[in-house]
Amino acid sequence: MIRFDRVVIRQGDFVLRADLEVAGPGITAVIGPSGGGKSTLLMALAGFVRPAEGRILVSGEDITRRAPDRRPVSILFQEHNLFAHLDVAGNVGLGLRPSLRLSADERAKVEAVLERTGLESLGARAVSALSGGQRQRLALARALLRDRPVLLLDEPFAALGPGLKRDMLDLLAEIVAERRLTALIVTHDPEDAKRVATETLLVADGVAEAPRETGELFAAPTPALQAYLGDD
Ligand SMILES: Nc1ncnc2c1ncn2[C@@H]1O[C@H](COP(=O)(O)OP(=O)(O)OP(=O)(O)O)[C@@H](O)[C@H]1O
Repeated sequence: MIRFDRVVIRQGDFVLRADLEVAGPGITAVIGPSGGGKSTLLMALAGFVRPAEGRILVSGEDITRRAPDRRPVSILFQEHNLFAHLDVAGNVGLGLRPSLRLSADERAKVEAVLERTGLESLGARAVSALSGGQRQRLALARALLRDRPVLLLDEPFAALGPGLKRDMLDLLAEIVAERRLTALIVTHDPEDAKRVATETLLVADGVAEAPRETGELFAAPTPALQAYLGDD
């Protein structure tokens, strides 16, 4: 459902090439060395970086020139821009309406995603009084509220301890399956890919490779993947 059609992205001296398809729905892990271009690939899909060449299609539709907020995409970053002066429900509601004057229907949507992410009892809690894991869940709740078919996650759980990270990955996998989302998750940990990603794609040496089934990829790594895993 996501297609990078002979895409070339330039950022200063850096060039990234992508000619690949992510079938979806499901989770695809994006791995590769630091500075290889993983974030750049996601930013191009989200519309914050404009390719110099090629086209990006989602469900057959060319979105290459579409503004970020009109793309079928929601994003979750590691630094997730929560608003400290708003409570939990306010931070989620902001995703629907910046004025926060929500209709009854919109309020119900906010409550539904808070419940789905296990934050239903914390709606009135200040963001500053949340734990790291609760903040991550809040950021996930806000991304889900946008209800777009493509979910992009750029190292979302890197700062969490191993147990909490596993919980978040499992929650993500459940939600992606329920909503039949196509999720791309950037991670530095091959174990994350093995845990939740049906497919994995490697971004290295200025090339985003086509995704492969995760188990197969790690069982028979390409030279580029071997180099990455060896360096790690
Ligand atoms: N605005 C910019 N102008 C020029 N070069 C940039 C810009 N943004 C990123 N780059 C360069 O593009 C390359 C790819 O960066 P990117 O952030 O996509 O890598 P990454 O694989 O996500 O790395 P990391 O794992 O360290 O987050 C890097 O060499 C980076 O320095």
